[in-house]
Amino acid sequence: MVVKVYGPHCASTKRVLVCLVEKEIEFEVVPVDVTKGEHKNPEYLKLQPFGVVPVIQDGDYTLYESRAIMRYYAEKYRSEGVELLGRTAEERGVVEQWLEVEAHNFNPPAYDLAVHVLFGPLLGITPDPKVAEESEAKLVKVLDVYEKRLSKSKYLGGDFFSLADISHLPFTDYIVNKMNKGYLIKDRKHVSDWWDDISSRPSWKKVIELYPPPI
Ligand SMILES: N[C@@H](CCC(=O)N[C@@H](CS(=O)(=O)O)C(=O)NCC(=O)O)C(=O)O
Repeated sequence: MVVKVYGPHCASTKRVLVCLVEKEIEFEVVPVDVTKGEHKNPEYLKLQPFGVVPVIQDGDYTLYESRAIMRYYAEKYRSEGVELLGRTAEERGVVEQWLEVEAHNFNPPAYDLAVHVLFGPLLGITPDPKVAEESEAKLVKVLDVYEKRLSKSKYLGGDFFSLADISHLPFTDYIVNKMNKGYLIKDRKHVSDWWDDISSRPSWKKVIELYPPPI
């Protein structure tokens, strides 16, 4: 059974798609046009009651929350494709730590910045420059911590590429390539080297080429 991934053009969905490509798992996509509110229609809400993308259907197994979906496939297909969870419990712990850091420290300001600089109007949200400014200030503090971590470790989880790195790809791409705020990444040497490394992976290049963002 080929897994169906809903909402491929959106940022959070790209975490899932990159994970599937790295694990060499076959998938098909189901477009969901968030600019037309397709993620809020009754049929979609039956799959994802919070009305956001992504959600996956793998036979009669349905799952939402991009990071949970990544963990599921990284675990289920551990012996296939690239190892994305670390090789020991200790390595797994550090990968999980940086997945949580991404979800709770990086993503909230990065998402708010994207909404108030880039795609808010597509979602019916009026951009607020003050929120954008506050979000950028929060990101500066977060990225200073990343700079210290990446001065000691090639990747966030350790000396290996992992889910923790994948999780950062979509919104860091927005920061660097869509919001004209690349200085947030490029002005930090180790963060910049890390970004250059992970964004040059064939899996990311394939996903961003096949499913460009709606803006
Ligand atoms: N925690 C969720 C967040 C999903 C999410 O916010 N998706 C956005 C798209 S994107 O910002 O990730 O590109 C969405 O559906 N937004 C539509 C809306 O908020 O109405 C996950 O990681 O899956």
